[in-house]
Amino acid sequence: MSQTVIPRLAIKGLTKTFGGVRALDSADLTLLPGEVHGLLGTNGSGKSTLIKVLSGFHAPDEGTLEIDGRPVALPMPLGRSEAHGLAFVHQNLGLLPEATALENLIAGDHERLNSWRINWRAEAERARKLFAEHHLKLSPQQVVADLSPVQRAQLAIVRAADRVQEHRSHGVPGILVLDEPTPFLPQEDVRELFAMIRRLTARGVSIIFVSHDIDEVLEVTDRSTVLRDGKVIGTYETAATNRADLVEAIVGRAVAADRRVLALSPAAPIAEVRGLSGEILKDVALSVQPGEILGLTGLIGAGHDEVPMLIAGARAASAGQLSLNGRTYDLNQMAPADSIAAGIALIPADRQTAGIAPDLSLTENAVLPLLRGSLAINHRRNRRITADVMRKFSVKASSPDQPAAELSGGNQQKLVLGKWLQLEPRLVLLDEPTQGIDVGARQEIYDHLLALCAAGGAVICATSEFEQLEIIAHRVLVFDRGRIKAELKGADVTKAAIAKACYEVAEEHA
Ligand SMILES: Nc1ncnc2c1ncn2[C@@H]1O[C@H](COP(=O)(O)OP(=O)(O)OP(=O)(O)O)[C@@H](O)[C@H]1O
Repeated sequence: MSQTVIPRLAIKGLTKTFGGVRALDSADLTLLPGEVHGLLGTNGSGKSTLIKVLSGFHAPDEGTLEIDGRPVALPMPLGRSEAHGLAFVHQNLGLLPEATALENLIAGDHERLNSWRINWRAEAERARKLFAEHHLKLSPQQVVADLSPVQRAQLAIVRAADRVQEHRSHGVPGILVLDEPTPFLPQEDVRELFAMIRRLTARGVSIIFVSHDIDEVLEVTDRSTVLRDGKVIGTYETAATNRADLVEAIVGRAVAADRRVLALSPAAPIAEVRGLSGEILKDVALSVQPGEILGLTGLIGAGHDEVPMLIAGARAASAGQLSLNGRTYDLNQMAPADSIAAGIALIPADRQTAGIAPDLSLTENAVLPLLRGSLAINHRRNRRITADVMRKFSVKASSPDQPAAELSGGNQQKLVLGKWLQLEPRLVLLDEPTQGIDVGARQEIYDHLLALCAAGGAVICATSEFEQLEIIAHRVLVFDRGRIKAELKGADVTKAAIAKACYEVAEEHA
């Protein structure tokens, strides 16, 4: 790095405490012009806190910020960050699903909304040019709910980039903060998104990229800063580092990503599903035996992610039967309470709306599945249960009374897993279980699943993360348009083979 380069953004000595928790501890970060800078760290290491200081959501206790060599006063007043050329794309993208791409572009754009009248025709023309400039194949009139997931992510990024275009800030390109923009996106779509990111950086835009996906970080970033317990462990040039070194910096120890499946001898199934149909699924049959981890995967819209919801009765199937422990259940009648009573646990993908009760404390969340109609509160028992869940699942929080909403995203996910797995279910249904979970904690989750299988339980895991399946799955079913199109077993369960099966089935329809 040349000594004369003025960083786009320089954070020095940033400290932020919440009660007794030091979320950021004298953290420094320097973002260079036109670079993609990874922001990495375990769950609860302080990434979101740093970003929220930049957006003005949190006031730091200490620390300074410079943008283009000029000091910027902290706390950043809410809504001011845009004027400093900063724009944010959060994981939920912040788009209005029922509105058009054009309406989304304009919503929240104070410069436009403050003019006395919106000239929709001119705005549509401007949007068309903007989309073309960013290679985004989209009409301004398309409704967001009808867009593919990658188009939505691209629209959110283009909107953010547009807000901080050169002419709007100080005549310099903007700074984009992308907070885990790629979960659930299949590889091909991630590539498309990365191409967009590279076109932006070629124009001088600087990007902070928050991610738990080390392969993606190695592919798209120029440098990365690793946080642990709020402290900066180091800043690494991507070209001079590798996966193992980054993982070690993040977790503090080496983490192997080797296949870890348990030996399995032939046995009768523990659960059998027949004739399962849902919104996408059509007449699917599958079974899983005790001790087995069965992976379900496919591209977006393939239907694999419907399976856990339908088996657990979280959504009604249009048809289908489940046989479990010698009993048969009609899946179009199955209610969540029936499936819990049958020894099934569902860990849904959408933890914010389906996994945790955000306003309840960690303790209340942990004991919820154990209530079973009893209203008597046994505080001592509840404290013990919560302490167990927190210890076994490494849930990091300042106290068991902390509202679940205040936990970091990954810690919320660990809480959801802990609260259900403590019931020692016979069949665990998972949908994207490691979303937002750091590389170290992933291994701990695998340990829990393997222990459950060793005790005779079984796991059905729907995910678009092929690597996770390579590590833990005995068998993988690849879905396409609601049907099972391929099955991979044993040594054939590799990341490459799963990707090949997914894209081959998709190409058959192209
Ligand atoms: N509003 C809050 N009140 C209390 N504690 C908080 C609050 N926000 C964050 N924390 C705590 O600060 C620490 C850092 O959390 P932060 O959300 O920054 O982590 P993160 O690195 O983004 O994690 P993840 O990868 O899980 O999203 C955690 O211990 C978290 O519980």
